Amino acid sequence: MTESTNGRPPAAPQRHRGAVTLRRDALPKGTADEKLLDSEHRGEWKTKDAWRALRILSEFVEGFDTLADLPPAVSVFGSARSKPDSAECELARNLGAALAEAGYAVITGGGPGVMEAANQGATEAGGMSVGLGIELPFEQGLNDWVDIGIDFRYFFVRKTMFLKYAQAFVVLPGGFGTLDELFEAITLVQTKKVTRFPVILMGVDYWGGLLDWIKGRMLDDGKISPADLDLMQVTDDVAEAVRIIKDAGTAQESA
Ligand SMILES: C/C(=C\CNc1ncnc2c1ncn2[C@@H]1O[C@H](COP(=O)(O)O)[C@@H](O)[C@H]1O)CO
Repeated sequence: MTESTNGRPPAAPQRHRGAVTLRRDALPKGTADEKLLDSEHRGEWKTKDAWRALRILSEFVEGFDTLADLPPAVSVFGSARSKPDSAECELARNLGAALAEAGYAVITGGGPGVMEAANQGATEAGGMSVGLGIELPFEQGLNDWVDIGIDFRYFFVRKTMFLKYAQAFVVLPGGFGTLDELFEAITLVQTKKVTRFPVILMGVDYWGGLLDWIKGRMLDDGKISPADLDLMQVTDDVAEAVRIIKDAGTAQESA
């Protein structure tokens, strides 16, 4: 039983799944991604995965339908844990604003930290601010600077949207989630699944060690080609990042 406070139930943790809101005893034990991927749920695979495929399809439909009319857009990635007063959040706000002023919508993961800062910069500059959230084991909700928000259950559906509706990726300092997004993008450019797609790293100092390892070890070992080093560009200069994105767009138009 749930006790009431002044005739209202006490605040309860909640989770959103598409149009559905779940609270209290109705809170699910895991996430949709976990049920699909974790072998602990193998027992359900025979009975439930065929239905899951329809849910996955409906997420694609929702994403395609909502995002098809976006203006040219740039996806911005970075740590969910950065504090609002950190250098990377300051950079993300400036970047969001500069992209909006250049006419680009800004797409982020819709979460806190660098994502929120980029959304804030874009919204404050009068641009379109998009958040593609993901269901997590704890309720989080989209940050308040998001104008168009979609909450995805499936990581891989969401990742398709980041790429399909953006002309470029800008990657600020972050952890595993950010690295995953970075390396997926450069793999897709390397294998020519997407063309003329700038991938810009911002935070020269932060990314320095990784880039040194890529040059000193990956390249030396022959795991990548010298030309692959050009798949990423590194700068701390917001204006330069925007120029790289614009130039790639111009080249695409005249191709
Ligand atoms: C850790 C906390 C909240 C996590 N919330 C997220 N919401 C939306 N998107 C997220 C979240 N966490 C990771 N992502 C995605 O990965 C990138 C950041 O991951 P990192 O490991 O923090 O670098 C980001 O670009 C998102 O797309 C509680 O504060």
